[in-house]
Amino acid sequence: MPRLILSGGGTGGHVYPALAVAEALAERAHVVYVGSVGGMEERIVTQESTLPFRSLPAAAVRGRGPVQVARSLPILMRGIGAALALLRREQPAAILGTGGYVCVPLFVAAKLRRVPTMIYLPDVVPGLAVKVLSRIADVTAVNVSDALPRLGLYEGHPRAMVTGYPVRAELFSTDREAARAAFGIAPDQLVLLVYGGSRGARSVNRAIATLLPSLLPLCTIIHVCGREGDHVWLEATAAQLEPELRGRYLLFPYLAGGSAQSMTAALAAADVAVCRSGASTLAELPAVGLPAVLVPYPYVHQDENADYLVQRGAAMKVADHAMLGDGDPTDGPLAQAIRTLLSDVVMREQMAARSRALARPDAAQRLADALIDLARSSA
Ligand SMILES: CC(=O)N[C@H]1[C@@H](OP(=O)(O)OP(=O)(O)OC[C@H]2O[C@@H](n3ccc(=O)[nH]c3=O)[C@H](O)[C@@H]2O)O[C@H](CO)[C@@H](O)[C@@H]1O
Repeated sequence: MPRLILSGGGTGGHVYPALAVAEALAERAHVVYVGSVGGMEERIVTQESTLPFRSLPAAAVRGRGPVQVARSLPILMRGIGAALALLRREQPAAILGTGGYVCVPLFVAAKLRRVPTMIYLPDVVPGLAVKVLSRIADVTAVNVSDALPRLGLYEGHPRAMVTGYPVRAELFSTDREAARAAFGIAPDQLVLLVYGGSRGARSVNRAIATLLPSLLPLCTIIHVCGREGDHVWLEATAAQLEPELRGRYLLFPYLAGGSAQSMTAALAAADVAVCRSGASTLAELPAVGLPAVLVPYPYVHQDENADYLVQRGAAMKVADHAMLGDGDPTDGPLAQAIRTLLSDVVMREQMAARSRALARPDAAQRLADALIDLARSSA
């Protein structure tokens, strides 16, 4: 069995795709996960998988000015030194990176030791780290072909692959009724799932808090608010609701994999989602055919992810600054979009079907196969 390294970090969006590939590699390879010291990946990998976790120091290079680069250089050099030692110990036959700064020292060390590498880009628009890594890597795999020209590549290029986004296999098999039962939700209830990516989204949390009294008479809400402290004030807001409405509001800071109340179960239980448009939404919403109102995070390239789904009739989009509108928030763009989807079953079913058509259930397997091929090429 080949020894392989999977690596990605910083946010959940760089970790879960790697775990889906690890699942597809089961029994075919010995896999080790490499993340940064104290990063979000350490908690997710150690708590939600059985993969051995190894850490590296990784500098986030913010800005391109000479001062920022100079400040990051010593940490990068230390990271490369640690990565060289790690490669000597682990002797991997190939490496897959799913993004985040931790991949930079690892890929540089891999280049020096001639270990073949593959970088995976889940988003439509690449960030700085992926652009750099794509130049170092032997293979660049992307979720959607629209991303290739932004990396100076094209479909059919010998170093490029379009694979789709690897999601946990259970997303394609989770039973809706069982998922609802896990949250104590009756089969006939309409369910709205609200989440803001792996870290939560404060502006979405605030908007939903404002709309709770007008939305809860229409549906049960599963609200995953993130671990950044919003849970406390949202609990206090919910405590002011009438008891009947309070009972329909299910609030969680985070839904970890492996438990009955997981993100997978929440996605399977829902009729409509309100969420950011991180790369995972390009695949997780289609996997379960979940109609969504997307609210892109304004400071990264989430608009392009949202547009990909909106242009294909699989979602609606509301701008972050426009969620509540200028007048009565219960008549604002977000409330209107949610009400439309909750009340119009035909529109919901059409959107669900268009979303499902975008699913790529073989993505994890394709990446796993490509990584095994890459490992063989170095043998
Ligand atoms: C603010 C920011 O920079 N966001 C970026 C980050 O988002 P982020 O880390 O939020 O990434 P995604 O939205 O792509 O993925 C989040 C993942 O976390 C899972 N999940 C989330 C909440 C929870 O309680 N439990 C759980 O399991 C989701 O099911 C999903 O699999 O990385 C993505 C992938 O490069 C980018 O597209 C986003 O633009």
